[in-house]
Amino acid sequence: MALLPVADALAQVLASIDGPVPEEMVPLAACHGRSLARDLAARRTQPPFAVSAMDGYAVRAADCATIPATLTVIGESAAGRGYRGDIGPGEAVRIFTGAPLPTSADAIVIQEDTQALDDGRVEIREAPPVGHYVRPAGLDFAQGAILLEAGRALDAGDIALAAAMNHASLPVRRKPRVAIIATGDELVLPGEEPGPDQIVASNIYALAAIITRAGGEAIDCGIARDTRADVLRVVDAARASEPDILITLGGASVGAHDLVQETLSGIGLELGFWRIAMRPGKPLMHGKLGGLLFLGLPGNPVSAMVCAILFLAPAIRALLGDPLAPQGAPRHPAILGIDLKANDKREDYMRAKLTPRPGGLPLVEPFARQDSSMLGHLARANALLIRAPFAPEAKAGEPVEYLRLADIF
Ligand SMILES: Nc1nc2c(c(=O)[nH]1)N[C@H]1C(S)=C(S)[C@@H](COP(=O)(O)OP(=O)(O)OC[C@H]3O[C@@H](n4cnc5c(N)ncnc54)[C@H](O)[C@@H]3O)O[C@H]1N2
Ligand code: MOO
Repeated sequence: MALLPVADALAQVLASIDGPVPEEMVPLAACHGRSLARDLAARRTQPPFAVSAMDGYAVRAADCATIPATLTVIGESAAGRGYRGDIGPGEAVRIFTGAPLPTSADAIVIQEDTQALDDGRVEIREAPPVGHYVRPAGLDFAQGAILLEAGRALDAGDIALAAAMNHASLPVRRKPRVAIIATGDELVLPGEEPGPDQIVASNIYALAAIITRAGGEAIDCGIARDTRADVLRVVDAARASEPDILITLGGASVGAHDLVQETLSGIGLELGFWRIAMRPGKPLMHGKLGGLLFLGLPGNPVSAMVCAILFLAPAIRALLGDPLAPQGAPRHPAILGIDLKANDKREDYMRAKLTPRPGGLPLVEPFARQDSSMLGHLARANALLIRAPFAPEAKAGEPVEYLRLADIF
């Protein structure tokens, strides 16, 4: 059976997205992590006027060429309350950090290099070059300059910059809504008492965390039991929540109780692809259900999460207008810590432990057991070691690439 390569699968998922979700205005205090919908221009110049970077005296540098120089202090300039007037020859203004530079002053002498005299004069003991400790108008940015680009996920520094640009609220993309449906007769919710042959559903919560981290909003639609009628019931409820993406967990494989594809086909699913050359995550399904992007993730917890990292998170980023979405999760270089056998036809994402090494690339060591049901290993892992399809056997010390779980989780 020919399996679709991972890169082709990502390209197909992204090609099936119609365009970014609509934008909304959000107050700055709630913008952390949100995606900017439009390029943002500065509403003002910063600093709007020349200011002092230090506490001291504003002077004309030429008056201090010969030191010590004695100047007459004619007033004070404080932040928010500048000195109105000019400085003449032989004059100085007491000044504080952030205060406007008086006209004709062209340098600051820090107060440690001065001595205030009793008669209202000041002795200057260091000759300042022109412009010393002066922040000229526009040092940071000029009005009209585009400082933040559309598609960017706003971090703390971006938010400070947007505030300084005088934006009280920002145009950001609405959070893409992702409806999650778990499937399986064996599942109970955490905290419930599992019956005979039952286990606790874990995927819903992991997926919700990955969705939130990618910038989306997770909608938990509960568990569908393994009947067509129940899958349809939960899918109807999920569609009523008006998601941008619908995901199912489990029921993606070939077993008699794997009903998802068959059931959704009955209500108009246009299947894009099913089964990809990846481990874990082979049975991934993709399609459109009445305009809604559909991803059917495998039930094994690690498989579901790896599919979410590689396909769902980039789909959310694409809906947020992120120009980097097609690149998928960022890959980093490392050095292999152990010998590995040759790989088969599936691109492998191995749970691994990354150890920093002083002065060199980190060492990455995959766990010996890579069963896609094992959450203990996943919690101990901090990396996914990537192995290309048909990679030949590899020796410890060779260069490899990995995904950093802290980037995604
Ligand atoms: N004959 C074959 N069998 C299987 C194949 C195959 O190609 N031929 N593929 C295997 C692979 S690879 C995977 S991955 C799994 C995926 O199976 P499904 O997507 O159909 O998932 P289920 O059978 O429903 O569940 C698999 C496993 O995961 C547990 N599960 C399901 N949902 C959750 C949840 N929300 N939280 C925690 N655990 C969950 C479920 O109990 C099963 O143990 O198929 C292989 N089989
Ligand atoms: O691909 Mo399954 O996802 O090997 O466990």
